[in-house]
Amino acid sequence: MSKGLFITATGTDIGKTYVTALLVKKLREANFNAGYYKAALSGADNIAESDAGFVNRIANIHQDEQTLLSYLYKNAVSPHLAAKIEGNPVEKDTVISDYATVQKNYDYVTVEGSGGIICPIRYDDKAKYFLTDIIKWLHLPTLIIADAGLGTINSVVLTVEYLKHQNIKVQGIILNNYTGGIMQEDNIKMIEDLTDIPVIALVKPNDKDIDIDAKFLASLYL
Ligand SMILES: Nc1ncnc2c1ncn2[C@@H]1O[C@H](COP(=O)(O)OP(=O)(O)OP(=O)(O)O)[C@@H](O)[C@H]1O
Ligand SMILES: C[C@H](N)[C@H](N)CCCCCC(=O)O
Ligand SMILES: [Mg+2]
Repeated sequence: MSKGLFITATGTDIGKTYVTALLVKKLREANFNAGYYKAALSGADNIAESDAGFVNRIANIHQDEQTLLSYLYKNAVSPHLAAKIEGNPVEKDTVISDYATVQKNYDYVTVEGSGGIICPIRYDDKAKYFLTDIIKWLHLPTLIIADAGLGTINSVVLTVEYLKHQNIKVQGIILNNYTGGIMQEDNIKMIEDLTDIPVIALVKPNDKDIDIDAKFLASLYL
């Protein structure tokens, strides 16, 4: 049976797509049949130039483009606002059935979120959906991507507390753009102490591989 893991972050542009590409690549190089899915993507003209196209290329998935995501909006704003501008708001049934299609073809599906954990996905008279609704519809545990630098203690603890409040499982934290030094080393310790969630990997600027055991990584998918 196919398993999944939802990649969220402390905000937009933190590196969800960059790190997801390395994670899926790691799984595939260890012969795990790993694929990708993103429900709502905003700020791209086409799939190839989007987050989904990037992960498909870097991780060598060769996944059918149409199955990588459900909604593509051109405007680089939150999906709820993009849908107000462009139409085509997110439908729950579409997300659930598109994810099931990816699950049919891949044993380990990495699902990328949009923005940070409180990203509105649809906000109109008919429905109000947030990222956390998607996580719950798909019954996924999460992995948090955060910046390694100054300010990350606050952002990570707030994100973890919100996820706990929503009864969503957090499997680990990955710090991105890690360059070392006393402050960034202390960030790791403080984040682990304050959240009780392990920092499972560090990604440096321009890293082409992620230092994590593929079997351990696969064990985080539920
Ligand atoms: N470790 C890294 N080394 C080099 N470039 C990076 C690294 N992490 C992120 N980037 C770059 O920073 C930018 C933002 O990263 P990314 O697109 O992965 O963010 P995101 O969290 O997926 O954003 P969104 O909320 O739009 O999905 C991209 O141009 C990406 O290539
Ligand atoms: C367009 C951008 N790159 C993201 N995909 C969407 C970010 C939405 C953030 C919403 C917010 O928290 O204010
Ligand atoms: Mg992204």
